[in-house]
Amino acid sequence: MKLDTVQIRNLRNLQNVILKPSHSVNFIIGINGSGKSSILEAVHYLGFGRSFRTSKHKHVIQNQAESFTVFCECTEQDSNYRLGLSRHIDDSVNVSINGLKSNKISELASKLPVQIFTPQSSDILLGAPKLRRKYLDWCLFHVEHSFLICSNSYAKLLKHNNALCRKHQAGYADPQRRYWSEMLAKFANELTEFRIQMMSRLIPLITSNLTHFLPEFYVEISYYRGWEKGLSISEALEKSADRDYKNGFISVGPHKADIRFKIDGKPAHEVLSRGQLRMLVAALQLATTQCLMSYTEKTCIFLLDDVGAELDAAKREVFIDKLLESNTQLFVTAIEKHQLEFIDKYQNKKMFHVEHGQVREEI
Ligand SMILES: Nc1ncnc2c1ncn2[C@@H]1O[C@H](COP(=O)(O)OP(=O)(O)OP(=O)(O)O)[C@@H](O)[C@H]1O
Repeated sequence: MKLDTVQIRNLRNLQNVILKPSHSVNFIIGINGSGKSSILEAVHYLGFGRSFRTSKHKHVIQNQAESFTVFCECTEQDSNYRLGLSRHIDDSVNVSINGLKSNKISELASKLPVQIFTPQSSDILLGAPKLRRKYLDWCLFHVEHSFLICSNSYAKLLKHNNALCRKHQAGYADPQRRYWSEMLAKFANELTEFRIQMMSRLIPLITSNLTHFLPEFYVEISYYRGWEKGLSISEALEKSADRDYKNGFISVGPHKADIRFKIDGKPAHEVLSRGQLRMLVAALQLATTQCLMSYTEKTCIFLLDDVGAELDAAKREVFIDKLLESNTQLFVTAIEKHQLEFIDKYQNKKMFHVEHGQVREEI
């Protein structure tokens, strides 16, 4: 999907901004607090229904306003779409897709694959396994139509099984409990199958990207399913049943899965510098855009916030080059133009200057 027009109203310091971005690369320049990241935040809302900076939507609404709206016109293949989202001070949300109202953010998100890279993106490697599962599941959401149904079914069954664990009166051998455990195992297998298949697509892409981004290291990438090697999920559930009953929750399954990165047998985050970690994240995120391009008709919108932070000029350039090769529409923010001294070579770029929430396109 390529954005043709983006209109933002009452979002932080952006009162009424209209942007006609390039389908290729867009540079957004402005001093601290001018509103650059807020433009990315607006596009992020279209792709996720939420901010990448806060979970409190009302903090994003401009002071004294009742709601904010982000609207875009976009093109995929030869089809045009009009997509919009507004968030209100009472926390309600309105989504519109080609003029039809909906309250399903997933419908909007499925149209607009948005990826963001910020100075905080290294959290995917430093933070909890949940962040790495999210990374993988985002690709599956966009590539495999039936993935969302499978992952929602698993989540519901997990909740139900956890509730049964907490009800100590139903012992593990209880037929009702057995039935729900078998259902959980069925969806656990399906979900794991999806993820393993996606990992087998992503690993070669990530590894190839790393030859450009971190040529001095060999990073070993593996997927942990969420339960002991050599056991089926049913066996693992049975083995942990006594403990799970005591604790009141299911401790094995795809909700415990993780992606592991090792260098010389050590966790990658204990070996790499902060800048190198960011390059590993860059390789991961680039792989998702390449995966979308290879396995779907979709293309990504990529938001690169504060490109100068912790990436040297050569790395900035190679990252942008590679993203553009995967037919991504790119939005890059920087405080000063000199952080982007290599950009003259890009054809079809656009440059926007932001000052106090006003956006001016450089002609
Ligand atoms: N709810 C709000 N209403 C109005 N203005 C807001 C609101 N929330 C934040 N702001 C202001 O909007 C601006 C948003 O700045 P933003 O984070 O987009 O800046 P930036 O150009 O990315 O800066 P930096 O380079 O420092 O990251 C800031 O000046 C901030 O004080």
